[in-house]
Amino acid sequence: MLNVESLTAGYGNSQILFGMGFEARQGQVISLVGRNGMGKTTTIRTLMGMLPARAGRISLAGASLNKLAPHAVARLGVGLVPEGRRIFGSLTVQENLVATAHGRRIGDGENWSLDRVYQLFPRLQERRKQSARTLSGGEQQMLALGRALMTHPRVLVLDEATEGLAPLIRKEIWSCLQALKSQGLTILVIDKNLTEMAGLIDVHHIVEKGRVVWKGSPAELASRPDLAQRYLGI
Ligand SMILES: Nc1ncnc2c1ncn2[C@@H]1O[C@H](COP(=O)(O)OP(=O)(O)OP(=O)(O)O)[C@@H](O)[C@H]1O
Repeated sequence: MLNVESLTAGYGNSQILFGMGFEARQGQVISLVGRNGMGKTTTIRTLMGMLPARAGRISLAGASLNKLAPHAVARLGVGLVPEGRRIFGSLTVQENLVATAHGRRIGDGENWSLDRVYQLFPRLQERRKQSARTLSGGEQQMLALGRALMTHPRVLVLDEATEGLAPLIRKEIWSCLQALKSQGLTILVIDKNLTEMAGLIDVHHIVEKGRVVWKGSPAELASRPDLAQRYLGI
């Protein structure tokens, strides 16, 4: 479904990605994990067309995403829940959800509607007329997720979606992602909570200095404390 191969990118003179590569097959949930500053967010920015790829290939269901602008990448079916959420604080919950909605689904993306998002997050429905800035951190994160779903994604990308949230709220986010997975959605997660996401992830990818240095299942990673110590600082 999503293929990233030999990707090189950076900012000005500083190269950050050195041959980044991974694959998420249809319905899989994969992760990028690694210490701060290793290039995970830069990978997402390049994938979304916010930063140009200097070399390498990015494709979604066989279609190249290289050189596409962010709105075109979103239109093709990559739904981003960005680091820091980036919701519109002065708009209501419902206005946030419809602001980025696409009129129709693309390719084999699932169709999402306000009703379906509210079914997944009843709390957003209760607060649909409130301005988004009055939501709790967890509710804002749900809103960011709902907003990404309103673009009918074929692949959902979450950059640090549970950062700064209380354990109970994190649990809610994980179980929501589990529900989306069981509906067949392909998901790419960047997160630090390895233990919490173990039941969700099919393949972990450890990122070190702009490329993947190891990949495997949560069980394989759990059996390699040396990897966690060397690359994750755990
Ligand atoms: N706009 C920018 N201009 C210059 N350098 C940047 C910019 N954004 C990020 N960097 C640098 O790129 C490197 C990789 O950052 P990136 O955010 O991709 O890492 P990360 O693995 O996502 O880590 P984190 O968890 O801290 O976000 C870091 O050294 C960072 O300082």
